[in-house]
Amino acid sequence: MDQPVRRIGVFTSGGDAPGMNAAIRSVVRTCLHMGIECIGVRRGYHGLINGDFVPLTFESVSGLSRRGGTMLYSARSEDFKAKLGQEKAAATCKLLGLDALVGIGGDGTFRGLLCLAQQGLSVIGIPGTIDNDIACSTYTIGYDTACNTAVECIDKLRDTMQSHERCSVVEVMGHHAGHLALNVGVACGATAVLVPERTPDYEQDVIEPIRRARLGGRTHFMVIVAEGVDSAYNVAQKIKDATSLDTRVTVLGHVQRGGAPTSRDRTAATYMGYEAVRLLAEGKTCRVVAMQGDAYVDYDITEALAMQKGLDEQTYTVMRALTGVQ
Ligand SMILES: Nc1ncnc2c1ncn2[C@@H]1O[C@H](COP(=O)(O)OP(=O)(O)OP(=O)(O)O)[C@@H](O)[C@H]1O
Ligand SMILES: O=P(O)(O)OC[C@H]1O[C@](O)(CO)[C@@H](O)[C@@H]1O
Ligand SMILES: [Mg+2]
Repeated sequence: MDQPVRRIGVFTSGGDAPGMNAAIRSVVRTCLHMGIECIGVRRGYHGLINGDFVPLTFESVSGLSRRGGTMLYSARSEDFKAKLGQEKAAATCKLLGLDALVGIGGDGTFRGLLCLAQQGLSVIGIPGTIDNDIACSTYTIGYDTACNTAVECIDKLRDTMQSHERCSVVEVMGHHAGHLALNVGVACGATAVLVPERTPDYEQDVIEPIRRARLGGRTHFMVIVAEGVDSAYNVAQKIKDATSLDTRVTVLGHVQRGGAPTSRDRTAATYMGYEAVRLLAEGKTCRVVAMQGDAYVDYDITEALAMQKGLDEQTYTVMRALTGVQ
């Protein structure tokens, strides 16, 4: 970018995630600190196409860090996937005089940013998704809060499963990834955990751990299923057929996307918002802000999207050891 950035747009897109508000606040305040004007685009790419915007001030983002959801609303826009939608979005940016855009979302949102870059805009992505499925980043905004919410719910389920000596099958989100399920399973001491990255062997991965736990004296069981593996109802039926246990299914669903962000999410969001504006101010474009360990780094969006993220092997090994799976 030859000209200094004077006015940028910020938006949230895809599934919302706790901490998105903190990221918006950070982008706005960093912009103002650097002498850049910041416009909020509402409803993700849908709002870009339709010119749905709100000017953001220092005061308008006050108190936002602790709030769940996203004050800019989020959306999934099919229209934007077509060239016409992208051209309309670029026209909105031209009309509003936006030099650059910061998009907070997941991999789909980053693919959208690349399309806008092809329309001549400067773009930066901030990873915000409870799925933690952005390969270039060890962490995505919202993941910690979602893990904590799921663990809290499962702890409550465990109480009633214990009283009634039942087997609970809990489906957690994560789209095609098992990070959330694996971490939650370890944290709540699950009997078994199923993740999409490993094709399940039901006998070895679920039925045998239940049998071993029963032989050890346990009379209630907790099985965690990532939504990307199988329906929790199918898994529960398999368990019932093999063991005759009284099973109950809980699909945690969108509760995992709500709630006030944890300290970790507020902090990550705040740093990432700052980094995004710093990159733009330095004339950079087509970058994703990312975390590697405790460090904040950035990657080219195309390279970032080509990277693959596997499960954390250490966590998977620990899970297998603690559930007794060989
Ligand atoms: N290949 C693509 N080209 C252009 N735009 C895209 C593409 N993929 C996704 N988008 C846009 O980005 C939006 C958000 O993408 P998506 O629904 O995949 O969520 P995400 O950003 O990956 O977040 P999450 O997975 O956490 O819900 C889509 O609704 C669409 O408007
Ligand atoms: O909000 P929607 O469109 O039902 O999407 C649900 C999906 O979004 C996520 O919550 C975030 O990507 C996934 O875990 C889940 O599969
Ligand atoms: Mg995604």
